[in-house]
Amino acid sequence: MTGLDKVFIGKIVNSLSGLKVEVFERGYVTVRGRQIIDIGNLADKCECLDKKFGNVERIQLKNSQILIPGFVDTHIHAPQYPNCGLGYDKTLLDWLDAYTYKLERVYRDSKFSKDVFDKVVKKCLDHGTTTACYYGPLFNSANVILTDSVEKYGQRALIGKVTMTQSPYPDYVEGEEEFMKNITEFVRHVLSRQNDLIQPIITPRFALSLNSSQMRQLGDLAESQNLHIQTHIAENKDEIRMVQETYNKPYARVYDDAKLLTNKTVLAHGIYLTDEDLDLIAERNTGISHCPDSNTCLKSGLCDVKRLLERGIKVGLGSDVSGGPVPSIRQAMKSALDTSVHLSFIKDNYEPLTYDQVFCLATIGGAEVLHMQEKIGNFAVNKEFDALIVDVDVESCQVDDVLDRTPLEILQKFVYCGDDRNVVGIYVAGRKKEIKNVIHRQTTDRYIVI
Ligand SMILES: O=c1[nH]c(=O)c2nc[nH]c2[nH]1
Ligand SMILES: [Zn+2]
Repeated sequence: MTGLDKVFIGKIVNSLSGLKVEVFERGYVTVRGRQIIDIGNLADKCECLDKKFGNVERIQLKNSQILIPGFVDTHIHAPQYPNCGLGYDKTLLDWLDAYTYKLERVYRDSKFSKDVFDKVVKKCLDHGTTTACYYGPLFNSANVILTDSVEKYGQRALIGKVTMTQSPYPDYVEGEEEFMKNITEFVRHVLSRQNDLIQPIITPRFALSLNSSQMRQLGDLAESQNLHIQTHIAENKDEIRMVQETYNKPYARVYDDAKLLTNKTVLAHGIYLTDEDLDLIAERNTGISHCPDSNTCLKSGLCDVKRLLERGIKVGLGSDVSGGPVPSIRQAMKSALDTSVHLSFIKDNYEPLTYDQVFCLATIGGAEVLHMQEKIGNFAVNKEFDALIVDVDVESCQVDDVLDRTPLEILQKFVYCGDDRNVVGIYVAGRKKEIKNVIHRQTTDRYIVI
């Protein structure tokens, strides 16, 4: 092993594809530069660490800590961050008109853009999102500022300048002649940075923001450069009715006819997809971003994730700020569990999602949805080390425990009782992010209940 290696030793919870979780009570992950080179369990308590790891830098976790893969937020609107918590007395289409477009128009102002984007990227990382799939605003200049913020804080991200030629605000749309020029330039800009943590993503807002020929031009651009794509689908009943009236075909077909359904496409929401839509989405190997907070706040509905999973569709979690109130995938895990429990009240013989399943959706599931599963999403040899250290024994946090806990118990407490204060270590591509003040406390006495 080289001097650049480091090894994390302690309790580890890992996610595997197939919604399975792997637990290491006395585990280790060895990292060289950006990459994971080994993962396993120490043989026994007496195993000599000096002999096993030599003089490699050792990061020994406390008993109250676990090491987990970094979270993937598959759907977040960076420019909507100042609106978190606002307007949830409205439903989607009224909320877009009254709150969302009105705010997003302001990103012509570069100082405002920088202030907001620095805040949202930092907060998102603080909550443990090592990879984010951002919707940006309309204006190229503001998207460049968003890209600056992501680069400054070292987050892994897909950045999508939103494309829309229709909205109720005449000063918040692009013209027929300019929308392709704008997106082509932005894609070129992001690629020219040659930062392999950051990629552009083609972002038609939704089927009511563009016509079919414009969506097809975006589909052609994505195809010609093998780009990622994101959009919204089947979120709200009024939206679905309008899409049907406008296009007179199934919602997924509208996108597929524009070449927008690929294995690198993320569809946000998908609450009301029909069986026919799901067949097409599964055939294209397109992923769905489940956004349970936003689905509740905007009263859109209950998304049945198990129905999607049973059809073999890739599913990840999205905070959907500001349809959702916090840029937190921990919160999305809790809300995904809540939604699933609510579904079990109204569906016969419905088994709600488990902790293990939502943890997988938050990590490896998100990576699959973003088509990054070869690089990130869990701890596996040769993948990049994106990771979090979660601690349930930090000063003034909601988890105030006195018992000795297993790795899975720590994870469960974090999901239900934790917040960003419990995320005490954040690593992207092997590098520690020094972005937050963690107030550690003297380790409290731990008791064991038998
Ligand atoms: O939750 C949502 N947020 C948005 O900004 C949006 N735009 C179209 N459809 C949308 N749904
Ligand atoms: Zn959204």
